[in-house]
Amino acid sequence: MLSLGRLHLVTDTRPGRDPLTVVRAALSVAGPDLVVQVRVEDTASDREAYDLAVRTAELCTEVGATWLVNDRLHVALAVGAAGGHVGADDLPVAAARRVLGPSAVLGATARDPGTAARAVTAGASYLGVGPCHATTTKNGLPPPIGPIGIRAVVDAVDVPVVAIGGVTVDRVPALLAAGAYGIAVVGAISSAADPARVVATLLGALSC
Ligand SMILES: Cc1ncc(COP(=O)(O)OP(=O)(O)O)c(N)n1
Ligand SMILES: Cc1ncsc1CCOP(=O)(O)O
Ligand SMILES: [Mg+2]
Repeated sequence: MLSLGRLHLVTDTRPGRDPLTVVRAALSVAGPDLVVQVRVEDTASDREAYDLAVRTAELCTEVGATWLVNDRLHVALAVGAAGGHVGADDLPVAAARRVLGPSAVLGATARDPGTAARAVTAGASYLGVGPCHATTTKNGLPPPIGPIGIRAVVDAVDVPVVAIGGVTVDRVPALLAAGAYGIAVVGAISSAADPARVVATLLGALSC
C-alpha cells in the first residue's frame, strides 16, 4: 500500500484566514508526518494558487513533509508536489493520472463504494471520503455519510481512505474504527486559537 501521512492539513484560504501561518504551526509539531494539501478557493487565480504552493513547498521541504495540490494539477507539477487531489468537478481520475505520471500520489474524492472502486481502477492512490460529518467549510455538499459510510468505502477498496468533512479530535476514534487510514482537516486546525496544539492532539488520536 502507498506510504502516505495520516494527517492531511488542507489549506484554508477563506477571507481573513492566514494559511501559511497555520501550515508553519502544523509543521512545527508534525514535521515529516504531515501532508499539506494546497487548496485555494475556486475564485482564486492560478497565480495565487501557485504562490501559496511555492511557499508551502518551501516550508514542507525544510522538514521533509509531503505537499499535494488540490484541483490544479499544472500547479502541482510546477511546484514539484508529490501529487494532487481531484473530485467530481476536476479532471477525471484517469486523465489526472496521465498528467501527473505513474508514480505521483493521486487522491480522488468518493462518497460511495462504486465511485471509490472506479476511482481506484482509474489510478487513484488514495481516496478522500466524505463529508463524513457536517461542515461549513465547503458549500453545496451532500449529506454527511458518517463512519458507516466510511466503512462502506473502506470495504470496497485497497487504497488508503482519508476521511474529510467536520473532522475533529473527538471524532477520530470512530473514523479509525470504521477503517479510515487518515483524516483531512481544514477548520478544526485553521480556526483553532492554537493550531499547533490541535495538530499534536490529532496526531495523538491517530496513533491510538
Ligand atoms: C483529502 C480530500 N478529500 C476530498 C477533497 C474534496 O475534493 P473535491 O470534491 O474536488 O472538492 P474541492 O476540495 O476541490 O472543493 C479534498 N480536497 N481532499
Ligand atoms: C473540501 C471538502 N470536501 C468535503 S468536506 C470538505 C471541507 C472540509 O473542511 P472541514 O475540515 O473544515 O470540515
Ligand atoms: Mg476538487
